[in-house]
Amino acid sequence: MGEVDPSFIQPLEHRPKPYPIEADNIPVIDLSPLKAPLPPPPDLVAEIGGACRKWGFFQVINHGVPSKLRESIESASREFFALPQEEKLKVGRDKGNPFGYYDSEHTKNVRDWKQVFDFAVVDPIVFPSSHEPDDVHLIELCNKWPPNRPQFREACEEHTGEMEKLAFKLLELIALSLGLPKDRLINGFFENQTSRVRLNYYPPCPAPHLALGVGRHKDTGVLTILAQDDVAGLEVKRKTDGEWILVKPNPDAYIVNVGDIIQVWSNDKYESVEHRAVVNSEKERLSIPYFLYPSHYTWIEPLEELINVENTAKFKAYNWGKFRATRNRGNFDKLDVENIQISHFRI
Ligand SMILES: O=C(O)CCC(=O)C(=O)O
Ligand SMILES: [Fe+2]
Repeated sequence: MGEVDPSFIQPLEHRPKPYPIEADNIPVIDLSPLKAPLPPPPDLVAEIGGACRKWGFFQVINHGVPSKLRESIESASREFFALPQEEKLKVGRDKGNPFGYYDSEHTKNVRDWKQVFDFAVVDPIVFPSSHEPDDVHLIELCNKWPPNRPQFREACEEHTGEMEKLAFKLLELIALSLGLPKDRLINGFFENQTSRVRLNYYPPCPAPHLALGVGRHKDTGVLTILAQDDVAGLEVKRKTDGEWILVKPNPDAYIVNVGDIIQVWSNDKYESVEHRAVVNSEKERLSIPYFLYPSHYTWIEPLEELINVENTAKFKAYNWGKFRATRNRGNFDKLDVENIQISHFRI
């Protein structure tokens, strides 16, 4: 096996296993009952609730997203990442703006073997100008689309529109599964949403036993919907035994996971689960997560309907915009301290 720069090398305990366990039991949920103009059937709601509780992850099929749109964003992404580095750097991310192309992201202070292109769903988004808690200044952040590539932008935007529709359908099901009215997790949170989409490109890696495409992490938002291509790589930490489980690619399925915000809203009922991406020495891999994020001024705290004297709030309220601004800073600089986590707000 070849060598990689030491910045990519994972500590021993976080290196991938040579023979990953491939799970066939990450729930695959059929959303076709949602096509009927009727309330969702209780067994579908129960299936979603069970998957959120047991895995924090599930896959959806018959989700209503046209496969043509998924194919278009995948091929547009491949074309983009195949451009010469100098072209990609024309839309490079910088300290002031987290959107665009970037190839040096660190997760848990180890460099990821990947290139990314990020864009906001609402353009421009309004965001705190700094992570400093007392700084009330806001800035507008604009997407950086590659010049003269209208098809790339169009493919990204069309697919994202479908992701948003699917995300709201899933939020209704999740609310119902928590015994809440179906719009409880939607109303009031997304008027100025800060959601974003990432195109993850993992080139073949000469040392896949030492490096990771994305190091272990939990997603910070409300929920994530991910399209992965036909090369396996996503691993989910199984709650029952802590084993890393490889999610087998299924071109008809999107992979959904609950993020930290649902963990806090549900007061730990639905945990946000750790996951990572492994790489391989032969094939490149592409994945496209859509991260559903609320408005920057949202205070995240356990929902009052879900707490009581026996089940008191397990988290203090935190401000979403400041949380994200702190996280973005950590992604850019290799920090010596642990990045901000919801555990820092645990009561
Ligand atoms: O590539 C993958 O399958 C996972 C990517 C991921 O977890 C992320 O970008 O947050
Ligand atoms: Fe993730």
